[in-house]
Amino acid sequence: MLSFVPPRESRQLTKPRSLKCYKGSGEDTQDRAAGSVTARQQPVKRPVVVGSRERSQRSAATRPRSHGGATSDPERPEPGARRRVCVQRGGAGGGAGGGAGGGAGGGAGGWARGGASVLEPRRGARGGGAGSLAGAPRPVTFPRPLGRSGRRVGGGGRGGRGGPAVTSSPPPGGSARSLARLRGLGRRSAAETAGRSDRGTEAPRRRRRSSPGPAPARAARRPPAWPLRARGRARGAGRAGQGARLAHEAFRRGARQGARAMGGSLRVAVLGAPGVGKTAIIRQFLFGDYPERHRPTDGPRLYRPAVLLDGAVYDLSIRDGDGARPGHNPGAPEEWPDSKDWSLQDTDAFVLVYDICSPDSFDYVKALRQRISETRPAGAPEAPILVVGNKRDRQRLRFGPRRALAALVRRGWRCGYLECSAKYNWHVLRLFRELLRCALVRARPAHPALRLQGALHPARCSLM
Ligand SMILES: Nc1nc2c(ncn2[C@@H]2O[C@H](COP(=O)(O)OP(=O)(O)OP(=O)(O)O)[C@@H](O)[C@H]2O)c(=O)[nH]1
Repeated sequence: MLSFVPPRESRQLTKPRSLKCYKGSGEDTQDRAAGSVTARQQPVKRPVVVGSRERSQRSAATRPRSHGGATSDPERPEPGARRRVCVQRGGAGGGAGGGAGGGAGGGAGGWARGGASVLEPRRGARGGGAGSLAGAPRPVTFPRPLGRSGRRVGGGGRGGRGGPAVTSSPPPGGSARSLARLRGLGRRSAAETAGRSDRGTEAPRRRRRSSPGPAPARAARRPPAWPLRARGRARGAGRAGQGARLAHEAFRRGARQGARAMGGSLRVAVLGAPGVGKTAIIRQFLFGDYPERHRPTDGPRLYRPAVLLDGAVYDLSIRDGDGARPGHNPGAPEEWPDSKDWSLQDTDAFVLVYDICSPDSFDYVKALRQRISETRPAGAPEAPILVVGNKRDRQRLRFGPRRALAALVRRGWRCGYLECSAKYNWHVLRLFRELLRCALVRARPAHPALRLQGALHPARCSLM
């Protein structure tokens, strides 16, 4: 396909196309707030043609560079190229990495696609400070990448919310791997792309996702996207004490019936001292909300969601055990007023929560665990116990090193160990997923060899 390439003078007439992109983009407001000249008032100097598929498949040697505020050869569009006007608001000086306003981002800014064909600086991106916003809009070429299917990798509209912003040039803070995630092109191609276009730019540091902090709060607003998903409230959860057997029967039934079969019911008790965050964990898991204020749970509460785990739906009963009063015996029958319906012995899996800043809450968990193992009837299937250190976001105030606590719990108590932050929804989903998997594995009749192994290690917990 051939495309019309207007001569240099006539290309300036494409200004109205570029102006379209500013409608409702919110960037004007930013400009006005900064007291600078709005982009709308600035003339678009050089509209350019964004490369098409053929263009993006050219070799790296001939490929124009498309970052650092430099236009990438807008003069020579490829045959078949679609005309696409992109406006960059990099540094005021343009040219070399955004010049005065570019900052660490090298003027490339954080490019998020705000409309169908227009790239706009991502809000809050590095290199997009007031200086850069004050600069006149400058057209650049951003060949959009191709997906494996040959279609353009795109999306990320709606101002970049609800998913990673699709960038057409390497994000300033992006490493090759993060670029691969964004583009879906695989590590190699992304590395190539990054190597090609990141040259000469300094990659700013990115927040690591492996620790809780303000960033995971973003995730808290999103619905969980893992295999295990809360599916609202379910009806009956089966009879007391039959959870493990039902789970096994349902598992076999599910294998025959295919995915999304009813997996059975499981009873999970979330226990711990008052104020450690039991309710917060449950509510974060089920509803994605978080109680800022501590309202003591008066009496045990029961939640009955249905969850999808490994292709089967399970009726889950989650018991939010109220924290015992001071001086109470943890796990004592008084804490289970409706024990005729569901007692400690009938529970299929336990989550024992403590506050990583409170040594007392850890002692409480220790006593609880002791009580559980004492009250477990002989011959009953062993219920997995997961000890959870909550409030990980308050890491600096913790009373003991994580490694020591984890080693004690795993080796000494033979329980699983995990730390989470209900506040930031960090590891909450993982907590339930691992726990349920472990409970289901235990409910399954083991292979004779494994049974022998279990006999040799009766208290072994394979969780974590
Ligand atoms: N910083 C921080 N605070 C948390 C976290 N989880 C819970 N909290 C706070 O801890 C307090 C107690 O939370 P709850 O979930 O009500 O605690 P609980 O264990 O259910 O308390 P009881 O119902 O009395 O047993 C609340 O003020 C929460 O905001 C967390 O992960 N981080």
